[in-house]
Amino acid sequence: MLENSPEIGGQFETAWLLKAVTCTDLTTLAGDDTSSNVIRLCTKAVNPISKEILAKLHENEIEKKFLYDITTAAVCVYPSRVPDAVQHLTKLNAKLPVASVATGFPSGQYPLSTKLQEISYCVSQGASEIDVVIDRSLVLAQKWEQLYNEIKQMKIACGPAHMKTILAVGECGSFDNIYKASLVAMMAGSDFIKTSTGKESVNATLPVGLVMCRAIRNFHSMTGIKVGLKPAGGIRLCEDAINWLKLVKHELGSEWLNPKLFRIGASGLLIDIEKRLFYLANNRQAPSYYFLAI
Ligand SMILES: O=C[C@H](O)COP(=O)(O)O
Repeated sequence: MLENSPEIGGQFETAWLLKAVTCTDLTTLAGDDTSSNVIRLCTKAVNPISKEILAKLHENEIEKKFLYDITTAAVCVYPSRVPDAVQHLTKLNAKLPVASVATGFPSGQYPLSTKLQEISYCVSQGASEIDVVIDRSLVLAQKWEQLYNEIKQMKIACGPAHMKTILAVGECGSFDNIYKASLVAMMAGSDFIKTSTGKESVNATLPVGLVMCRAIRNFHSMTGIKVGLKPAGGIRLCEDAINWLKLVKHELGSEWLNPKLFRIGASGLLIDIEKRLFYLANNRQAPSYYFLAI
């Protein structure tokens, strides 16, 4: 059990890092995003590990099997960039979902009507996952019913698209508020709850992750419904990814450690994972066949 824990330097570190890659929503959310950098992002999402590292990992027959189809979980972009991502992924013949942020990202300080129009636009352009952001003023004023109604309408606007609800925890005021906002978001039909936009001064932190995991666990035991967790914002190092995997495994169980129930939203994490995999592939101590079991 112990050796099956995600650890840097642990026996199965390679496997856990590969797991982190498959759970990553590879993200670009910059004011100067263009179709060119979205095309590059999609190409990277489909081929997240460089040929040089793959060649090394391919030396192990079991790794080879798992590496054949490895991609990130999704790409995540602004609404105006959704068509670029959809077209390029189609060209690459990749089944990767396109996630779009919406609802006045990152502040959420827009009328509900325009937020709903944004969602409809993203879905019409081919986004199959919508990362909506809540209006933090409703949390700070404890207007839980209004928050519920807004999220519920967003969920309806998403139609068949999966909805991840960003709480922007750094602006929610207290752990108590984060716990309540998590429950309200789940009650209103969110498929995932997500920590942050990446634009707040405090983004994904482990104490907040613990509160959100507890809310997910309690909601599951009350309703039988499994809601996913997406930490996002400032997750840049292998250590960060491993810590989140560890938290989710400990609090929610291995069942949650797959892209259907766990995502890491990150723009720069893959660079560090690739660096570390390069090191591990060249200084191999253990096979990563434990990927089978995690
Ligand atoms: O939703 C994803 C976040 O915006 C990514 O934040 P990051 O650029 O700090 O990784």
